[in-house]
Amino acid sequence: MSPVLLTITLNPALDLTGQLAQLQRGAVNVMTQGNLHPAGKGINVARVLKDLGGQVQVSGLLGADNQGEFQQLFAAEGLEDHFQVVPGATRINVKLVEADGEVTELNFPGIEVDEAAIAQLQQHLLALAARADLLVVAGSLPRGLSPERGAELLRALVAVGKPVLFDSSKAALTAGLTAGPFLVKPNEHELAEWAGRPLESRAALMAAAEGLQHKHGIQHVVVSRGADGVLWRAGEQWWRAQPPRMSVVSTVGAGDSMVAGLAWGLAQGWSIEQTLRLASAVSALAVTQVGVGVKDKAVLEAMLARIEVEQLA
Ligand SMILES: Nc1ncnc2c1ncn2[C@@H]1O[C@H](COP(=O)(O)OP(=O)(O)OP(=O)(O)O)[C@@H](O)[C@H]1O
Ligand SMILES: O=P(O)(O)OC[C@@]1(O)O[C@H](CO)[C@@H](O)[C@@H]1O
Repeated sequence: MSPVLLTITLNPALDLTGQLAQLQRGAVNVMTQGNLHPAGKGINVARVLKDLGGQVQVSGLLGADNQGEFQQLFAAEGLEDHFQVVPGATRINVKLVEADGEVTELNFPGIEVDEAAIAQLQQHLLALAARADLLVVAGSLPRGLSPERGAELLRALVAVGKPVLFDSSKAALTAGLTAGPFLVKPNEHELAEWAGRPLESRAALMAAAEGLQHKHGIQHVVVSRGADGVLWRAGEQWWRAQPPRMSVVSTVGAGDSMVAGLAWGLAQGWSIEQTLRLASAVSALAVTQVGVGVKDKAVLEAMLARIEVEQLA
């Protein structure tokens, strides 16, 4: 039986991705291509998990005014919809991709919730978590949900006893870490922000990740480094993976694809090596497209063979 995977997106987004030669600040910029699709970190993770073969439930908060676009995606992709609908519209996030691969992201604040909605969501999520095998909590928090309240919600989910994978940033990340999730995936900049100092070498990143692990009792700390691959502190071990050089269309969603690969491998009880290879392969493929997903298994197989994975001494 395939494990039941629950992804939670508290602040989803419609991603409006535009491509252009070079962004000119303060000028009229004419896009060469555009794409609008339902997204947000946990939803992106869910799409990849579904393509990998999972039984996937999606939950979190959705604005009533534009929920239809999300529901169409969930139906089309076979994602079990457990979102709680709240008044207002889910935000639109703008991603401007230049010809050299540089991405400028304009992420908006999104829906606003009150404590009654948060308390109702918490009960709903606890019931879903009890029936799931693994949880992914990913992305920022909507207005009205403070980092401290977000951490309280995460703590309640961790207490259910299922592995919780957590991916967030800024104050929501710092507060969420205190809940002691099973795995966190900061990118190198998020880790440096948490550490409060620049982390300019592999040794510095490793020291900070170990500091984070010990401070919060977190078993797995996965530090993603864009084209430079990933460092994974797994218990007392260190692993590293390097993807091949890719031709980049958009890097948006690469981190989410990595989280999906990690979730899939861990839910299947795979080794660190096998899990890391898959997570690196799906994330490397993510940069070759707008949006996420692994529709072509042959392409994934070929990419798996091109990922360098090693355990560090
Ligand atoms: N240019 C690239 N070439 C190959 N692989 C890449 C590239 N960029 C990202 N990846 C893969 O994706 C993983 C996650 O990327 P990154 O560290 O940028 O995550 P992130 O900042 O969380 O991403 P996101 O933009 O989705 O928030 C990397 O560890 C790597 O495996
Ligand atoms: O504001 P958050 O929740 O941190 O990030 C939201 C977001 O940038 O994350 C995804 C890519 O990782 C996008 O689909 C989405 O727009």
